Amino acid sequence: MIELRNITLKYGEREILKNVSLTIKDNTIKAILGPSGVGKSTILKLMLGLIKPNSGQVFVDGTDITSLKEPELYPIRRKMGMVFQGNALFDSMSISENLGFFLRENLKLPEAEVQERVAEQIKFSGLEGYEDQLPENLSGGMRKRVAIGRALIFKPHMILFDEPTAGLDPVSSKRILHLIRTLQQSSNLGAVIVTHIIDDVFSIADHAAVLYQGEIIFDDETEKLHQSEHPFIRSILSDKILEL
Ligand SMILES: Nc1ncnc2c1ncn2[C@@H]1O[C@H](COP(=O)(O)OP(=O)(O)OP(=O)(O)O)[C@@H](O)[C@H]1O
Repeated sequence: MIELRNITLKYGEREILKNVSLTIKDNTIKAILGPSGVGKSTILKLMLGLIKPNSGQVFVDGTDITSLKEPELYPIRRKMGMVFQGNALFDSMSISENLGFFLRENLKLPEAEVQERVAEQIKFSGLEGYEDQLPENLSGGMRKRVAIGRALIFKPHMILFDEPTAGLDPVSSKRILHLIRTLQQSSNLGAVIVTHIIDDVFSIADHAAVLYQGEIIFDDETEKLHQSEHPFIRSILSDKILEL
């Protein structure tokens, strides 16, 4: 479980998050919805301990990570798989090498186990036949599936997605959302999805939080968004546009 408790975060003088509290339970998919630049990626960075809040605390499975030093954060980060918006694949490595990289470099697992875990992810992500290709030879949707496979390879409890369908065509988007749902159900994973695409929230998230002008203005079951009377939520439900 991840909990943000009364988080305030500033970049310079600009207050990005104002007293934000959020909980992400295991075994559920929670979307964090908000317009571009509102601070969604910042929330993911806080969860990973990549940045520290000005005030408030972040708990991961009950441990307050805000006061932890960098080496103490490594085991915490390993509980969470991160899928970056741009995938962050290594361009000069094959798909198999990308998948196995952190197992070899960080965990120093025996080669046989690396190969076994890579093969498992290749199969799960539907990438059979592409093991030796470079990322540039794959479609956007396939690259996203490699990034998901790489995040899963540590067998995390929770997986964090930054705009998982941004830039993908509708068919690839649907496939990625289906993959996220399948892995959450088959592995009992918790998932956090930050997005500005409201249709994705309704198609996949059990719970949703809406971030607007630095504050959480909604945090409940996704379907309850329809009952919200907040003007911003009413406008995104009618226009489906999150730019302001
Ligand atoms: N290191 C930084 N220093 C200063 N400002 C930053 C920094 N990182 C992000 N910002 C600013 O903070 C705001 C929130 O950024 P963040 O990336 O969290 O937004 P976002 O909701 O994920 O938006 P997007 O979907 O466009 O990435 C933005 O205005 C951004 O320009």
